[in-house]
Amino acid sequence: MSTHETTTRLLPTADGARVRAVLRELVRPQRGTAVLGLIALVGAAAVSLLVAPLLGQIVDVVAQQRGADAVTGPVLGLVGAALGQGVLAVLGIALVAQVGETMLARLRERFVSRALGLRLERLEDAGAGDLTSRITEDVTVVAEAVREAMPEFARAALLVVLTFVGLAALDWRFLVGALLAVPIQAWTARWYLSRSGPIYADQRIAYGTQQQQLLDTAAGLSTVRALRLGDEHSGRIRERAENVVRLSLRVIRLQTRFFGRLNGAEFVGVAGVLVAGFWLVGSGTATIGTASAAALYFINLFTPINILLFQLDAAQSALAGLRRLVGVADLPPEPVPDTPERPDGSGIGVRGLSHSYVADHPALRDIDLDVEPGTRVALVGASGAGKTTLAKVVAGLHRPSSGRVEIGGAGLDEQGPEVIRETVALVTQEVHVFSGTLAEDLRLAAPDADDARLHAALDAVGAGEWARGLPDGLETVVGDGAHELTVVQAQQLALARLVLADRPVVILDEATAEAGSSGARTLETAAEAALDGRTSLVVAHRLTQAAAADRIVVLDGGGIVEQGTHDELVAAGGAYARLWSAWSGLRTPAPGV
Ligand SMILES: Nc1ncnc2c1ncn2[C@@H]1O[C@H](COP(=O)(O)OP(=O)(O)OP(=O)(O)O)[C@@H](O)[C@H]1O
Repeated sequence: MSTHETTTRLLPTADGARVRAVLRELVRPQRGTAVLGLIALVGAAAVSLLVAPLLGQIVDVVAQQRGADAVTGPVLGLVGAALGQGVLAVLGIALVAQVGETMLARLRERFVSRALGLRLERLEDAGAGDLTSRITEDVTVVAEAVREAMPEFARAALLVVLTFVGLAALDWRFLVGALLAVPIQAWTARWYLSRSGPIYADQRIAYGTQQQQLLDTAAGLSTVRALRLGDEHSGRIRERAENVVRLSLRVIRLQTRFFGRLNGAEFVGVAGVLVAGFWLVGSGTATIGTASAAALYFINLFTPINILLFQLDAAQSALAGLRRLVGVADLPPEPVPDTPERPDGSGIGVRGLSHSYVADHPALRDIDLDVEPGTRVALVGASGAGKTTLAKVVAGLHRPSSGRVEIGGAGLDEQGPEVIRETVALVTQEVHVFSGTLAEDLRLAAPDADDARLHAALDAVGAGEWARGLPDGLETVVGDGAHELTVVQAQQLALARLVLADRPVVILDEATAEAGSSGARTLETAAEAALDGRTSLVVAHRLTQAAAADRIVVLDGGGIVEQGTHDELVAAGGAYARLWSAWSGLRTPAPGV
């Protein structure tokens, strides 16, 4: 895949001007703290500048062979300067970091809220890897810059500026000597920045595509194995990893050359200050102590200048990350109707609906379907027939390529996402146990529910017994790295959330097939309870689910080929009857169906 194709699929990246505007906007509410922090840092830098002249005074005392008492004053001054600088620097760094952290938190909130509002198509287009690398790597790089680089950068910049002022105060000729280094440093910085920016941007993109490839291959592992695509996928992973390594090596080579040039600049500056000192002391214009102070000033500049220039590096990398975060945070929100229509009842109507993920390969074609309020329709069909797609389009997750979906007589577009969420609940095949306590997991669906309601929901889906048996009951921490739930328990939890959410319309596409036959029966009973009294569209992964529905719709190749009750369809002897007889022949007879 060419770089061009890769970038056009990725989520957007903001330009530098937009990033600056967003930063200004984020810093505005904390202007007071930022100014205080800056004042403390200026104070710290100013106090630290006292050290070199005080040392110069000590040199003069020694050179002029004055008594030991003459050293007391400068030494006390040095102690005071060290303490004052320490206190002010800590205060300044803490305040600047606080401003940075708050800005980052706001940006992250904006990013997450936009990312959650992204339409599924947009996310699938970009690939989950792009989004995850932004929320993991980019956020980390920016957070490190905010925590470390930004306060250090501010401190070093102030120290450099004030040291130049101090040099000029000693004698302007020291400043001239020191300034000889500046053109080399400025040129080095320009040279470096013009090269490092694009490399860092490429590096971030390379991380994103590498992550995407790993996710793709891991998610489709069984298909990769079945179709013997292992070599091709290993090749793709290798290609992406090599790209990441190649870019990392380019960064290291660039940094080595960068620091080599900076060392050259330091050499020129030190030579300039020493020559000026030699000349001024020789002509009697300055004392040895003053010349020593000037040389110390300049040598003390090495560290802040290196920090400054090296942090440019972190700043570049953070800027590349920020551009990708702001790019997502700036995505226009999904259009919401000004006055959302509210559904009148819970009937589902699907009119002339077609949907294609890829042009000219319709996943659904010309579907017309009605689900009467309070009834259950089961979708049946072979793998790839379009069941999940229809379920997601009806739930408002995909916008159909053409046609219309209505709930309670109002179109989904006219209702907008808020109203749809109030009416429709969806359980997909990707059941997720959110990390946290069992109670928190359940309250995602009903934040105000008390413990009694949570227990009632768990009881309704047959999960009450195991939930009460958990070490800390509802307060047991579940999910990754904590108390792991079985597949069946995780799905019961999803169904309990459905009961708590208490929406009039339910779309159910849970994977009972993965639960084994006894697990599947438990889940079917649980689903029965969760769907009771609601209008529902159920993707029937097992035909027993279909048999229990009020009506069955058989899909094939994205179109409806048959519909009716179980008995009608079995009697008709068509596609459903064939599926049913194959299914009944395979399964162990279960009581009741
Ligand atoms: N995100 C996607 N991008 C591209 N094509 C897709 C996507 N999701 C599904 N498809 C294709 O759309 C068609 C319908 O898929 P869908 O998942 O809706 O079928 P299904 O009947 O639910 O299958 P299953 O029972 O295996 O889940 C298939 O050809 C599938 O390959």
